[in-house]
Parts: sequence; structure tokens; C-alpha cells
Amino acid sequence: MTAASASMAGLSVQHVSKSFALDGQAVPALADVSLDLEAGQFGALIGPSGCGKSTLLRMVADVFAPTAGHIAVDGAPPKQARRDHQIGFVFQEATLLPWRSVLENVRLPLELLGKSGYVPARTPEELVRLVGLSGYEHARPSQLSGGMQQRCAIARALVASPKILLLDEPFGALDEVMRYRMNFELLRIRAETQTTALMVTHSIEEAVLMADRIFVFAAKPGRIVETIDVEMPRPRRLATMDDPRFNATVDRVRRALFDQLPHALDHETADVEG
Ligand SMILES: Nc1ncnc2c1ncn2[C@@H]1O[C@H](COP(=O)(O)OP(=O)(O)OP(=O)(O)O)[C@@H](O)[C@H]1O
Repeated sequence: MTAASASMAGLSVQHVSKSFALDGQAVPALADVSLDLEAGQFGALIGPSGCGKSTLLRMVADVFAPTAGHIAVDGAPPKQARRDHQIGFVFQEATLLPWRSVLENVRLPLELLGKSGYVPARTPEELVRLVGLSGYEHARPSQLSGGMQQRCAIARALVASPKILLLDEPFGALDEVMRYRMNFELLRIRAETQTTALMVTHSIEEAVLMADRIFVFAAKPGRIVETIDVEMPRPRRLATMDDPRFNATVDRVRRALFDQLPHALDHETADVEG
């Protein structure tokens, strides 16, 4: 990739490896991972537990550095992107401050920024409306459902107008109907903000519904075994899931995931069938 195209990119991960020290040994968590997203694209990471999906997200967020390789967020190293508040992060748990109202939680990153004169692209009030929490501005997190808490967390992640939104199984704790509702809400919010997004999920359907590009991981060491472009028009709706291309893509992702474990699955089937 040239310097010019790198600066156009939403996210560039090039030959990234990560090892953790365990009992004095370096244990590889990720090996030679490369992926690209154009600005405004939605990427999904899917793979077995422990294959390093969260580790990759945390390196993009500059929680820690890769052992080898390069990451660029909108052309900048993660450290600089984080300092410039270009990274928004949403976790599986909403991690809201319980003593603060919805609006005060959304406003928090701006207060931490402490930059007088910083004018956000959208005010906290606008973001609360955008995520569908009008009327709940002054509610405490304990007065909200799990889905509403995640809406609040998404608004908080967007308040400093990040270039990239990182989502680590954001709807994993929600029931299935609420998860689909939140999927469509997130698609709508992202379409309005045009933020690049990278989401970890364990749901194949969720990955296909949301993403432009799916990165299928294998474990030990964590690596990408297949990159699948989702050729489905936007906006995506419930009817998108009836489209034959949706099911064809789900099958393709499932094959890429299960090809890693054919013997384990045969064994399971044999057990179930007695
Ligand atoms: N801070 C850390 N120190 C040591 N090892 C770590 C650390 N973070 C992650 N690991 C190890 O790296 C590997 C990948 O973990 P990671 O949480 O990234 O996987 P994951 O794919 O997100 O898993 P899951 O789907 O279960 O959330 C695991 O073996 C884990 O034990």
C-alpha cells in the first residue's frame, strides 16, 4: 500500500503479530494478521474463542502495541489517533457511570478531553436523540434496559467524533430480538455518521447483516483464514435476511469457520445421534 492510499484508508493492519508473556514464555496470540477497511466501511471479526479478536481491537485502540507489524487508523498510528480522540470503543457491557444521567455519561469524554473550545460535530443532546434515547436524557443507567444502556454507550463512543468505532461484542448480552433491533439501530447511526467501524461478533448472521467485509479467524495462533466481502446493498433491512445472497454469505462464513474443526464437529454429531 502506498503512503497516499494508506492515508485514504479507514483502517490498515499490516502483518501484525502479538505475543503475551506467560510464565516467562512468549505465547503467540496473533500471527501475521493483515486487513484493510476503506473509510466508512464496516468490518466484522469472527472466529473461535481465544483467537485474538479482542487483542486486535485493543491494539487498534492503542491499549497495547503489536509485537510486530503496523496499524494505521485513518493514516495515523494508533497512539496518535487515540491522542486525537479518533477512536470510539463500545464493550459488551455498557460500562456507564451509575451515578450519572444518560446525558452526563454521553458528555463524559468531552469533559475528560478538557479542551475548552472543542466543538463536537454533534452535541451530546443530538447524539442522545440519534441513538433513540429522547426523553431519557436525565434517567440513570439503572433505569434503562440493556439495549438502552448500549445505545447510551454508543452515543458516548461517538461524542468526540471518532474516525473509527470499535465494538467488542456490543450486543452479546442482549436477547435475540433486542440484538436485531440494535443491529439495525447501529446501521442507521453509522450511515448518518459515516464512521468506519470494526466489530467483534460470535454471530455469523450479525456479521453478514452488518459488515461490508468479514474477517474469519482461526486460533492457535490467531490468524485470518478468509476475508469475505459482503455484496449486499445498503440500507440493510430485515428483508435483507431473506435475500439468497444473505444465506449464501452465511454459508460461506460458516464453512470458513467450521473447516477449521471438521473432526470436532463429526464427533459432536456422532454423539448427538447416539
Ligand atoms: N493481557 C493479556 N495477557 C496475557 N494473555 C492475554 C492477554 N490478553 C489476551 N491474552 C491471550 O491472548 C489470546 C487471545 O485472547 P482474546 O481475548 O484476544 O481472544 P478473543 O478471540 O477475543 O476471545 P473471545 O471470543 O473468547 O472473547 C488468549 O489466549 C488470551 O489468553
